[in-house]
Amino acid sequence: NNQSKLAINMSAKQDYDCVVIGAGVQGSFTAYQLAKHNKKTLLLEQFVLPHTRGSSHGQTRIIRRAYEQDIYTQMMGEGYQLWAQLEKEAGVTLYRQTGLLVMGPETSGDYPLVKNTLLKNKVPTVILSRDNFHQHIPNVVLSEGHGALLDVTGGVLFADRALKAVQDQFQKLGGVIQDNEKVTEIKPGPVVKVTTSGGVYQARNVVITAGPWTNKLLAHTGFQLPLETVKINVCYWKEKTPGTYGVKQRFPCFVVTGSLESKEHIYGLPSNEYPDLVKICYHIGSKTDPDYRDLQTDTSDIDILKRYVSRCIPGLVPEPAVVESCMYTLTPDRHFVLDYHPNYSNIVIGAGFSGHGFKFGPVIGKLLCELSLGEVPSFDFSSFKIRRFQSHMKSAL
Ligand SMILES: Cc1cc2nc3c(=O)[nH]c(=O)nc-3n(C[C@H](O)[C@H](O)[C@H](O)COP(=O)(O)OP(=O)(O)OC[C@H]3O[C@@H](n4cnc5c(N)ncnc54)[C@H](O)[C@@H]3O)c2cc1C
Ligand SMILES: O=C(O)[C@@H]1CCCCN1
Repeated sequence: NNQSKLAINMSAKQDYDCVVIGAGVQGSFTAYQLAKHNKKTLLLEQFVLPHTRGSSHGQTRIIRRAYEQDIYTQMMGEGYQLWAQLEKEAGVTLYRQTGLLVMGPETSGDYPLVKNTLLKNKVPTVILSRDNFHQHIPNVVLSEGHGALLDVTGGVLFADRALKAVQDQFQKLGGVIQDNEKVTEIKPGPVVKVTTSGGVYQARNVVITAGPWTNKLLAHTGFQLPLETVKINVCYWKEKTPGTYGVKQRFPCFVVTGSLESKEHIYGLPSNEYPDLVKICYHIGSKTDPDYRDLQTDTSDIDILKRYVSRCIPGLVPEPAVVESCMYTLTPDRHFVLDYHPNYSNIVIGAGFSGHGFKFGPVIGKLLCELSLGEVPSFDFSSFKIRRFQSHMKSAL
């Protein structure tokens, strides 16, 4: 009798309206939104939280409205509001406005597209001329033929702090986080059975937000997306004179856009997290398996960065002082995947954030929640649907 009571308790404890797999930025915001909608929600994470083995760790990320495509600029309109809402609810500062400096070949590649999107969407923008560039941005050399502008709304998001804030809010709303529990099996059906290293859970709805591990999880459902995981060397460069490129000195975040001729794709954030160290990275990484990330030891990106730093950021020592690791999960077109599983409408997938998804966390969480609840999404997500990959897709079985 006692045993059957225990069994009933166990099964009651393990039934949820929704199970979200992966507690990175996207899963955490999705779970938070589901809990806000009074859904009994479980957020599963394979590692002990917080951890540094996925894509959402580290102290800072860029937030911006400067994009080549309208859709992202427009999504960030709501994005800023939702970040501010979380700041208010959690009583913490998550965003610091620094502006985002965009530099790149003036008439080719992404720079003219970004400029056009900002102006068209009436985002506060300052176009810098070659003559006044130095006055606004001392200690940076604008490359020959490059244009420069400031997306005034750009800035820094405090990433680790944001993750903790959203997970705390989720728990305050009654949500359950089980970390150190790796999902080892997903059995689709009207009620989905999710098996982990720690137990078995059942839910009417599942959301998969597993970052670089997405295809490993989707394999349990007989489906694969065209995703590639790459490792990024996160490099920090020492200021020759402390404070030259500091967040307190209002040095902006910056992006160097590429073109067919110049493949620079470099970005940076002002010194902030580590005293006197400026984060500057290369946007293109080398293929890796997320379970063996540290075995990827390609450092050709660091050579490109060294050359760039010595040429264009003369106030930094052109040798990284700290190198950390992070991963991108790339789609072929670098746009996100936000959609239903093609074979199971009660499984929703959020993946392929292609190295630019953090700032959208609150918006993506809202959309994945809406999809999971079967509600009409609050923005047009047609650009993010899986069917655009028809020719790339293959069955996992
Ligand atoms: C170096 C770098 C710089 C970046 N800069 C910016 C930036 O400036 N601005 C910006 O907006 N974005 C930026 N990004 C991108 C952004 O950080 C990512 O798009 C975002 O963090 C992706 O979040 P995610 O939740 O999809 O993935 P993740 O954070 O990887 O989360 C997935 C989670 O799922 C868990 N998981 C996987 N498999 C299982 C399983 N079987 N069972 C249980 N749990 C599982 C993982 O452990 C992980 O915690 C950057 C990324 C990197 C790497
Ligand atoms: O998402 C971002 O804003 C940055 C831009 C530069 C590359 C890394 N991601």
